[in-house]
Amino acid sequence: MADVLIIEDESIIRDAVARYLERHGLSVKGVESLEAALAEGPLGNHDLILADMRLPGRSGLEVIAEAGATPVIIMTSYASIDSAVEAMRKGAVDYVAKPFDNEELRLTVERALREHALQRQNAALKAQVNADYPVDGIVGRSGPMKQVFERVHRVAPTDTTVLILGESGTGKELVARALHDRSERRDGPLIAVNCAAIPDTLIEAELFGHEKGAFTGADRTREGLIEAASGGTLFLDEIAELPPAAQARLLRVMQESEIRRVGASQSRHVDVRLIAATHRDLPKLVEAEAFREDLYFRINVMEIRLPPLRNRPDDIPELARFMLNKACRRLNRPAMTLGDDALAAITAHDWPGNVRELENTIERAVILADNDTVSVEDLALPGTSRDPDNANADLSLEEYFRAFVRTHEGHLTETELARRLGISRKALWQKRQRLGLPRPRQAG
Ligand SMILES: Nc1ncnc2c1ncn2[C@@H]1O[C@H](COP(=O)(O)OP(=O)(O)OP(=O)(O)O)[C@@H](O)[C@H]1O
Repeated sequence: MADVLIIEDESIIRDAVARYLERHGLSVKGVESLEAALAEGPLGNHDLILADMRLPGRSGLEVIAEAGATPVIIMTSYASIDSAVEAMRKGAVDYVAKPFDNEELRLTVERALREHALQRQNAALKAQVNADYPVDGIVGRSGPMKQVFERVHRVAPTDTTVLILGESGTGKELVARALHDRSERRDGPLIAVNCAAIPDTLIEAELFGHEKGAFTGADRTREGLIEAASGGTLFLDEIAELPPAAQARLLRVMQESEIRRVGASQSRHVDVRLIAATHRDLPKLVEAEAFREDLYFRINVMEIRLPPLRNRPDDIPELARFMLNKACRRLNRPAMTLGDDALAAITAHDWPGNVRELENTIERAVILADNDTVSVEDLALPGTSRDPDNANADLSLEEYFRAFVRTHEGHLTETELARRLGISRKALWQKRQRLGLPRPRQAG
């Protein structure tokens, strides 16, 4: 039974409210002042507090300050919106204006209790997830992952630029999100941009914004993604794919904390923390003059290296179970288990596409499985499938993709190529990574 504390100096109101709420199944205690309430113990011991805005010598606002996580509803005898607004600003969850309708009061109390219970449940779930996985839902207990978690803990609260390195699908974006969530900027936006997925011709306008008329088709002034991230974090995935002009602009933003939209004459102040990621060897690109050295030094302040799955086989069984639960939840299926043969095959497989590939394989297996145990056949892993035709079919699809891309990449844009293949630009880019078909770099 929820426990409600009423702090109200007018005994007639206090008793009437207490009796009414008790009749509706709540356990209620009434006191006449904040002092009397505190004499009984901390206010946080209660599930909800109903407090008068004007208490003897005190303000209801002091109750809010004492209540900690317990929700406070303010009762105000002047239906003056000012004091109610002030109370809400100070953290009251709601207010009721006296004289109030009993039914309305009850509904307000019940809603506040419900929301508080939900918040507590969420906090408990989050604590559970954090206890299971040291960093916000990132699975891994192997030595290399422990080092990653240690770095994340250390670096997240600072405002330092972070460079996340790792093969495709190793969890770079997940780490970027964890860094944001554990930083002072967590209430600000996190804007994630995959530089490889935006056509070169659009990337500057997308990132830096543009003025009306800056180029053909710019029919209005638009804020860019960097400005949208102001007050928060900008995650630039695949930063090595940024064309040279955008690299130069980004460097200026980082040096001066100022951004100039394409076509603008004035700069604007921006306050973003940059987290960058790439699967490429940046020093090599710097050597080949494909990536600016000064920008490399700017972004490489703190490095987090994500190990590929093949270097942490100990994590594979736990990751596989995690992905299985995730897929069942997403696909609305009752919980399933992994058969011993499936687990053995998963552990033995090489996973060139890392965790993303493991996740996709398991999701497909959940769809294909016809009972609640995923078998090795359901996984349809190349080389382990007991149906050789299946493996061949997969192979020929890949061969087709390879041939199509190689034949057309010279004369089609990436957007057009993706459209002709019936997939998104990001999917095309990911498939290129997986099959080792990097996009030819464009001149200039
Ligand atoms: N350690 C992990 N624990 C749980 N899930 C993970 C882990 N690593 C990756 N994942 C999941 O795998 C998928 C791919 O991860 P993510 O997008 O972060 O990889 P990435 O390195 O950014 O890939 P890319 O460079 O190809 O964009 C996501 O669904 C992510 O949630």
